[in-house]
Amino acid sequence: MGLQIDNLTAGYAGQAVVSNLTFEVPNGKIVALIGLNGAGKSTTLKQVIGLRQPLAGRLAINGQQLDAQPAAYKKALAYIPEQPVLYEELTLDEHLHLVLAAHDQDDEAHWQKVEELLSLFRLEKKGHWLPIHFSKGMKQKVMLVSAFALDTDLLVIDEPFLGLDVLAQKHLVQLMKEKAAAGTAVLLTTHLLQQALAYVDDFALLEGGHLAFFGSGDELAKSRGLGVDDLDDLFS
Ligand SMILES: Nc1ncnc2c1ncn2[C@@H]1O[C@H](COP(=O)(O)OP(=O)(O)OP(=O)(O)O)[C@@H](O)[C@H]1O
Repeated sequence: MGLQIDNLTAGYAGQAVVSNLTFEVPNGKIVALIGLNGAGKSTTLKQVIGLRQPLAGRLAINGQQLDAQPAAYKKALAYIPEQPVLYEELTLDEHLHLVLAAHDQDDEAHWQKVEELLSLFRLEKKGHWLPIHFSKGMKQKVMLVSAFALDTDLLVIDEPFLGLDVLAQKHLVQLMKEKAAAGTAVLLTTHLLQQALAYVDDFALLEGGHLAFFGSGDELAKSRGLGVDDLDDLFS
């Protein structure tokens, strides 16, 4: 099952930005939501994480409907925003404990996972630091650590590679693949189409607020008369 987006219409002040969006992110699959600036990718993600009320349509994670079971739905997902959000007055360790606790996962096994991820991103000695001491990339890594330490049915990532160094980008691709292999549904937005071919199962293309294409990178390239090595030319 995974994430089901069913006839979703969403926007601002009653005005639709995306209309009648229907697609699925099955368990164990990675789907990239793509489109030009302003196409409605972030708007769609804000709906998927339950931050805003849809104008119409339904969302469900493994059968749990957002409108019927909002608390259970939100606990079933982890979200990495485009701009890191940290509590200014909490140390890194306190922040991570809080995120785990919000998902009822603040236990030894999950803390061990946190420590592995901190070490992977070279943050293992920074547990007592406050956000003011972190660079932008380090803040983004904190977001990655907290989301990847959680066990959730769905992982949602807005522009995952922004601000990350090359090594961290490599680790992130590996982590996404591992999450999917463990059965998590992964939905992300990206502008880096060629790079996405290496880890994405399907692309959902938004054009003018509508789903213009859903399928593999090969199919997407073919549908636009491109070679698969020319996917970055999709919007040129
Ligand atoms: N808070 C808001 N209030 C009103 N309109 C908004 C708001 N946020 C986004 N929009 C509008 O909704 C449309 C879709 O924006 P959205 O941020 O979802 O696009 P996007 O595909 O994520 O773009 P980008 O690639 O630039 O991140 C745009 O026309 C934008 O101006």
